[in-house]
Amino acid sequence: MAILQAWFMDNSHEDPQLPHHRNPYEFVSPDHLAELGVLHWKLNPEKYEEDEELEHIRATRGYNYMDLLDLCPEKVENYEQKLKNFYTEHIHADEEIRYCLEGSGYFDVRDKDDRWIRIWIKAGDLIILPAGIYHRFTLDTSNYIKLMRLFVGEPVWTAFNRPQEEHPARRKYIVNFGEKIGMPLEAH
Ligand SMILES: CSCCC(=O)C(=O)O
Ligand SMILES: [Fe+2]
Repeated sequence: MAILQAWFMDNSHEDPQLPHHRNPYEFVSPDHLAELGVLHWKLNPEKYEEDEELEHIRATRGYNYMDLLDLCPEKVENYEQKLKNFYTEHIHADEEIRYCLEGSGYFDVRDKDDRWIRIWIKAGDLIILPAGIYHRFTLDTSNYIKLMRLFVGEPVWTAFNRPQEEHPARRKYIVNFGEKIGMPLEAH
C-alpha cells in the first residue's frame, strides 16, 4: 500500500480545485484515514482490464457492478451542475468505491472534530469511503479524472446532503467508527 497524500484543509473560500493546504502543511497519515473507515489500495492502472489484485478486491468485497466515468467539461452533460453536486457535503447508504485510472482529483472527508481532510487521488489509487461518512469531491486544477465506479449489486448513487444524523447509514457509521474516536452524533 503506497502512501496516499492527504492533508487538513485551510478555511479559505478560494477556488475549491486549488490544493487548500494549511500553512504550515499538516499531512494526515493512512492510519488516521483508516480510523475514519477510509481504505486505500495502490494498483497498476494500466492493467485494470486484467488485474488479479483488483479482481481479488472485487471478489472478496462483492463488487460485481463496474462502470467507467470520464469527468471533464467536454465529456459530461450538465458538467457544472454535476461538479456542484459532488462538492456538496453528503453521505450515501452504501460504500463509495472509486478507482482512479487517469488524471486526478480530491475527495474531502470529515474527521472526528469535523475538520476537512483532503485526499488526493491519482492514477492507480483505489479508495473506499464507508457508508455514512460525510464527504465531497472535486477535480484538481488538471480538470480531468477517469474513474472506475464499483458497487455491490444494482448501483444506487443517491446523495443525502448534510445534515443526516438520523439516517441509518450515518448512525451505523458513528457506531462502527465514530464512537471509538469520540465523534459526536449531532443534535439538531
Ligand atoms: C465523481 S465520484 C465522487 C463524487 C461523489 O461523492 C459521488 O459520486 O457521490
Ligand atoms: Fe459521494
